[in-house]
Amino acid sequence: MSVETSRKRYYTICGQVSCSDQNLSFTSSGVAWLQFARWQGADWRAEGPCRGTGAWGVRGYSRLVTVHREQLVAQVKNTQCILDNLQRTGYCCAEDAEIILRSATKTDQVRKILELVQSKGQEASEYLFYILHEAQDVFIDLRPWFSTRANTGDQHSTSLPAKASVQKTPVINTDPISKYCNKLRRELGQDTRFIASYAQKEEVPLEDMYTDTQMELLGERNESLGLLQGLDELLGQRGVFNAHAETIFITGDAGVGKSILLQKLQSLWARREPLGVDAKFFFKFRCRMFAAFREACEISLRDLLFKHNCFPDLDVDDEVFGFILRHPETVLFTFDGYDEIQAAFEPDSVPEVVSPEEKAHPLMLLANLLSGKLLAGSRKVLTARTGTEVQSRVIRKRVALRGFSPESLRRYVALHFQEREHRDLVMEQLDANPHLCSLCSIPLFCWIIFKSLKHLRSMYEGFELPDTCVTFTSVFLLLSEVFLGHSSAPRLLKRSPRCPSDTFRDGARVLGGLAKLAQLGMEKGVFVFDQDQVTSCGVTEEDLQRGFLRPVSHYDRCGNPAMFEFLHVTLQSFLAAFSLVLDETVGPGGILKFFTECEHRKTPRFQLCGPCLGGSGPRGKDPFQTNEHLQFTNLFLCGLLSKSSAALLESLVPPASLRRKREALKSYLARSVKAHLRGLPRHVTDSEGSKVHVLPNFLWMLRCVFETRSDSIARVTARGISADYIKMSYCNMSSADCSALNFVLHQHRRRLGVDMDNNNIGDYGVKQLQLSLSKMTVVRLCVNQITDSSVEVLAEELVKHRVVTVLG
Ligand SMILES: Nc1ncnc2c1ncn2[C@@H]1O[C@H](COP(=O)(O)OP(=O)(O)OP(=O)(O)O)[C@@H](O)[C@H]1O
Repeated sequence: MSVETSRKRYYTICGQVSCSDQNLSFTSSGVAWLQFARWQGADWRAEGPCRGTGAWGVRGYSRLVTVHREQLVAQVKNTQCILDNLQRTGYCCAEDAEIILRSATKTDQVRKILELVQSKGQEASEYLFYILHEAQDVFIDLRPWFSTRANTGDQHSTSLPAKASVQKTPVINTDPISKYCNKLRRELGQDTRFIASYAQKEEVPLEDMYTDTQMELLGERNESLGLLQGLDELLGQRGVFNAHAETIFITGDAGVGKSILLQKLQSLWARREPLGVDAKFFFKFRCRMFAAFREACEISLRDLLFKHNCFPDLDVDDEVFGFILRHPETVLFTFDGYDEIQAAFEPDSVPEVVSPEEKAHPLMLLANLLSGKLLAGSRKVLTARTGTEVQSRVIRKRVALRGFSPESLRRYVALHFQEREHRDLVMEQLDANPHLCSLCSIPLFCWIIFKSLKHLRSMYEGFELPDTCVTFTSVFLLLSEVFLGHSSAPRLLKRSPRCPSDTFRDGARVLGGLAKLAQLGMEKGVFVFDQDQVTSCGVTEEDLQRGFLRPVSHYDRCGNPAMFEFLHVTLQSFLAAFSLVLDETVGPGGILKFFTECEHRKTPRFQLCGPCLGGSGPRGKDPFQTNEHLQFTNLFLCGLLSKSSAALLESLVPPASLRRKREALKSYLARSVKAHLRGLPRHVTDSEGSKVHVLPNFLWMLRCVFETRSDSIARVTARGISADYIKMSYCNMSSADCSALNFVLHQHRRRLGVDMDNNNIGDYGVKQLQLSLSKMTVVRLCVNQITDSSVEVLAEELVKHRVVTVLG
């Protein structure tokens, strides 16, 4: 029913309405109030309002107080808001309020309030109901009662005198819960205004740069259910496969935008924009915080929410926490980066924390929150890198982030390059280079590339991105060059020509310090550093301004000193690899420490969490097993020790040392690639010959080989794929991985079938595979975000070579 219709109907029913149309402002809650008022008005024989005279006896609203006294006493939890409003409107005085508040229990206070309003008359009683109705957030327990009354009201409605005087006196919400919600919104609004990973000096508002990324809905068995159309669908019902579970699980590769997506959700909530769910409280956490506590540390749920998130001011009666416990469904949590603490979870022997008062290690609280054992009914959104396992029974629905679509990438280019001339130039370069587009479909890499391009173009005449293959390492080298080139005095003249070796040599001390810090962190699994750790690595106050590190807010509100983290974990991985190359005390064997660490199962730090979580299964002795920050370090090591980085590195490290380290890496890679490929499951079929089914970590191997840019290692790898058919479905292969596959297949002598179903190859990936299509007898590319433009590429190539017998 529209507001206008209900307003008319109200006038028809209540013939005696005395106020004018203009005097009443009808909100939707106002209409609900009228329905309620109409219901109760059946018994109201009004003779004229008289504020505070007590002339109404026990009829109408006064009678309602008597009849529903028990319910009101039980369900009204906040007395301060009622007294504040009664006092403001003159229905009670300060002394009345003081006497009422002196009663020891809340229920006694409510009883006294009921007596007071009854003694003041009909209008005071009506105003009491008006407060209870209008301050919906405060008296949430009464909502069902109000709606029942309003519904039954249709049958009983008779005449109701206008009580415009009551409605004209607005209700002011003074309760601690609403104040806390406002504080939460305010803080979250402030925290989410800028994109967090930008250096302090160049904060960019989220709203200026946020660009939609592709969100793919996955089923229980990770099968694709199509793309989500918007953020409101993320928290909605679509794709829920386990209605009993409460956690929405979002996965995605490093830098694909998981944290930014959560930041966008938080920012929408802070601005009261629709989210697809009704959440009164929003608590955001980063998972790494939970592992940062000492092993013996124990805290309660209350501390977790209030001390480590947002503190409720002036809540003497602990109403906020009480409300949260009574209405967990009004709470939304986001936990970002579960992959960073996964190693700390041991699937077995986990004590349960079901009491909100019980103290436990924060990791244990997290596990119990996610599984719904603690604060059952609350909603949770958990993010993690692709490949992180969480048992299906705690997952409500699954979403995989797939990065920028080609259209989003265009929008992002336009946001970065406001000048048309620059924009067109960048688009031209992207259109000509599908591998660059693949890297740019990952927002983090896109940001680094665009930032470096902008900066270096402002410094050097005619700077262009390299035409030849851009690797992950070259992207991070560009970023480091930009940061190391940051100087306090702006350059007036463009320096020409550009010489990266000079920039790195000038910045060798800074780089050395930061690289050491990164490596120490990597060795201990530490991503957040205190001032002492930073200083002990020789990183000065001035170095902190360069952009590699940023201060971490929010970790500690108890006056503890500032903490720092690297701009992104992948940057820490890159610098850790740099440290292994730079440090002459690390011998050729020593550079392999993270490869070997990946080979061995890590002992969890805490043997306490997650009967519900974990589920990653036993880890073998494969150096390409998932452990992403270490995998990235290995990948960057391959890139830094590649021939293409030699010229730059030789300005920092003695060439002989570099050569020894390169040889050690190459022989290790050749050995372990062979072992890895030998260990893959294979079987022989009549139709397709011998078939090998690769595992997702096969991609890490391909990426490392690609990063070395070494033909000899690519040859060893190609020889190792001795099968006729290679099955790479469900490996989370991205478009950038197609360049790596291409690099290896280039060295493959024989033809083979390649099944790449159910990955994230996209149109950019297909373009990169173009060169290898002449070697493929079977090409399977189902469920890969491929559009008609790829079909054209495929058709052209297949007609040209005529070797494909099966196209999926
Ligand atoms: N939707 C987006 N719009 C614009 N920029 C984005 C978007 N998503 C990510 N970015 C850029 O990429 C950077 C990295 O994103 P983010 O930290 O969210 O990645 P992530 O998936 O959480 O990575 P990780 O798994 O490594 O923590 C951001 O700091 C931002 O610059």
